[in-house]
Amino acid sequence: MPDRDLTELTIRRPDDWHLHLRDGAMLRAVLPETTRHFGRAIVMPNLVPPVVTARDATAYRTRIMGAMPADAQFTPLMTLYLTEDTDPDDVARAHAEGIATAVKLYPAGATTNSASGVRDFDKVRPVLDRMAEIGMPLCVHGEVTDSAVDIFDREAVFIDKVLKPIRKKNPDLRIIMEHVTTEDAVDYVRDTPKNLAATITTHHLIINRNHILAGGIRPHYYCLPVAKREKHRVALVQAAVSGDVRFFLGTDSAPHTDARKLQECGCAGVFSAPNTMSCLAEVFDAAGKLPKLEAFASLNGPAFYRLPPNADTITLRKGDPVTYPDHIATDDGPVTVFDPGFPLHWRVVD
Ligand SMILES: NC(=O)N[C@@H](CC(=O)O)C(=O)O
Ligand SMILES: [Zn+2]
Ligand SMILES: [Zn+2]
Repeated sequence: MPDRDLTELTIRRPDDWHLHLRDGAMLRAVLPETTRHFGRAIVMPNLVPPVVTARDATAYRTRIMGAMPADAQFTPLMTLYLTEDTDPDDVARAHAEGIATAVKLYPAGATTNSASGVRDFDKVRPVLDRMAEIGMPLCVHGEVTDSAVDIFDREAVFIDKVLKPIRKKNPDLRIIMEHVTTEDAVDYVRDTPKNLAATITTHHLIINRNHILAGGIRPHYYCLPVAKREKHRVALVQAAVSGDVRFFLGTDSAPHTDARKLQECGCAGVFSAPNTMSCLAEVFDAAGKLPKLEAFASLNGPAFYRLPPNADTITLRKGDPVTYPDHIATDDGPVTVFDPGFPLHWRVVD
């Protein structure tokens, strides 16, 4: 029987295996929201221009360290943005020297700032081969970009048309399918015993497509991959709370100013860094699976990335509803915080 009376939970400090920190004023504003609870994060490289080379990653890491709150004990894990011109030697050097932890594959045009992504997957074959050789993981935005494919089907089609062929040609390549949103992806990852894992976001455990579209359009819930129907959300929750080592947290916290979200063509991204741990505890508690939160948020990710879990812990306590700001201020304008749509009773205590 799950322990429904649990009101306190101590877990290893969590990590975020998929995070957008941006740059400049936005970086300074959002970084403390992640360093407050998280030990490490895989930092996405989709800046403009993107973080492509070892040299770019070193410079970006320096800017992140320069924005770090004074008391933070946080390690950014850098990624390189895979382009058709990426040099395998540069990638291998970045990995060997600890500059980059993973490489990120964006199909060209799939999401925010992905114009420099890959069109012809054969062109990046030498990079992928080298990564398999050295054991460097590939993070994948798993959606096809073909305008003829319905946006709600783009993840499932990606699995068949792109991911399976890549895995067939290169079974030794270690791949993380980022921000999975479908039962299809959950099943595929679950049925694959080796070299494949998936991250799941906080918001995809909570919203389905009705939250975006029913009773009015809610731009702050619009992200990519777009949230799917309820049965898919349920499959994601089951995967997350299962303890299966192949599923772990990647918040995909992706801040955009309200001005950029609330326009005629609003951009994709949900900003969940400030309240993610409270949201997750609520989801795991509702499922009667609180003890599995540690595997999802703190253990499975490091295991796949072949890193030790964080040495210290955080404690969550259940009580009166938590208050959190509905937006944070940045020098570029306000950024709205993810609204789970229900009260949060779990808070991280010191
Ligand atoms: N998830 C999103 O909706 N947006 C991300 C890009 C991404 O992770 O695909 C962003 O950079 O804003
Ligand atoms: Zn993505
Ligand atoms: Zn992302």
